[in-house]
Amino acid sequence: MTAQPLGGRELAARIRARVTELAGARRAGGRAPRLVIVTATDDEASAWYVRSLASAAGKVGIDCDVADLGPLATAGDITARLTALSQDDAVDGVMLQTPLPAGLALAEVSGAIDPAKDVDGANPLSLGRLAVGRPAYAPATAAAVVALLDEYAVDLAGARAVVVGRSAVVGKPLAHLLLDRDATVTVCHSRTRDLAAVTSTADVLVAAVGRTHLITPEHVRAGAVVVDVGTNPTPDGGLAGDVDPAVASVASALTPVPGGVGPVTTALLLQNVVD
Ligand SMILES: NC(=O)C1=CN([C@@H]2O[C@H](COP(=O)(O)OP(=O)(O)OC[C@H]3O[C@@H](n4cnc5c(N)ncnc54)[C@H](OP(=O)(O)O)[C@@H]3O)[C@@H](O)[C@H]2O)C=CC1
Ligand SMILES: Nc1nc(=O)c2c([nH]1)NC[C@@H]1CN(c3ccc(C(=O)N[C@@H](CCC(=O)O)C(=O)O)cc3)C=[N+]21
Repeated sequence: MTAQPLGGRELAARIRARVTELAGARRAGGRAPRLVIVTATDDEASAWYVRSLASAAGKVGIDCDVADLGPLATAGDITARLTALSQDDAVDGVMLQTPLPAGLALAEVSGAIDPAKDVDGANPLSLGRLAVGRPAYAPATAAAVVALLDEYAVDLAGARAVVVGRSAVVGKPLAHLLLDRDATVTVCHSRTRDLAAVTSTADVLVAAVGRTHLITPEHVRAGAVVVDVGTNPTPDGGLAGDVDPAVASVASALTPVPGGVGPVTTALLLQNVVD
């Protein structure tokens, strides 16, 4: 078997086309939508995303600023900036990049993002609403995984879904989105015993770990649908997923990296800004 590639570029282009129209209408009506990305890390994957998001925003007609507070920023520095942006009437969307400076948890500072401007769903209030099935803005990556599965008509109702990774940005919110779609959800993490035994039960397996090629064929049930969220920089300047390409010989469908979840994430984040 060789897995069907579940590419995200076409879906992303369709979403961006809609966003471009909406942003154009707002611009014509007086002011273009404005996104501010706050970053406090020198993580490479994060820096790449910031540049790529800023460039994608420009192309769809969203004004975008980057507030780089540097990897030494304190919780106080970050909350002060998030609070100021939340109060600024010229700003529609505020996004805080992860990872944060060592020792700082997202939930410690993301409460300072006004839920009305919380375009990556990071505020504990936004996450709480997601957990009770009344989402405001869902984290773009988690939403992108479900959008991609919908795009390829993967049936989630009653399916056994296993998510590897429990971050507040991907794994946890995704577990809630999948539950809302009536999947039976298991979440794995670094303390999970016998990871392969758990992941092998999945009809739909999602890897959001940040470890190059952690998921090998022995982790995957024959015919499973596999979604690779990982975007790990390689020494040669490329990008590798969390899923070993050899999984394509076992899975029925697999998202590519690059060109899978990533482009959809960016498009949905921009959609949240115009919304
Ligand atoms: N394509 C896209 O749109 C996006 C891609 N990403 C990428 O996805 C990846 C994950 O991102 P993010 O969630 O922010 O990462 P985090 O580092 O915040 O979380 C990683 C999770 O993986 C778990 N984990 C680590 N090692 C193992 C292991 N050996 N076995 C099982 N679980 C493990 C951790 O467990 P524990 O909690 O126990 O530490 C943690 O829950 C990264 O590569 C990131 O760049 C992220 C966002 C968007
Ligand atoms: N609060 C927060 N939310 C995030 O969503 C978030 C974050 N912090 N921190 C950093 C990670 C990383 N991330 C990526 C998103 C898209 C691509 C993407 O579009 N990648 C292209 C790669 C293109 C290439 O380099 O060749 C692709 O997959 O096709 C990559 C990485 C979001 N993140």
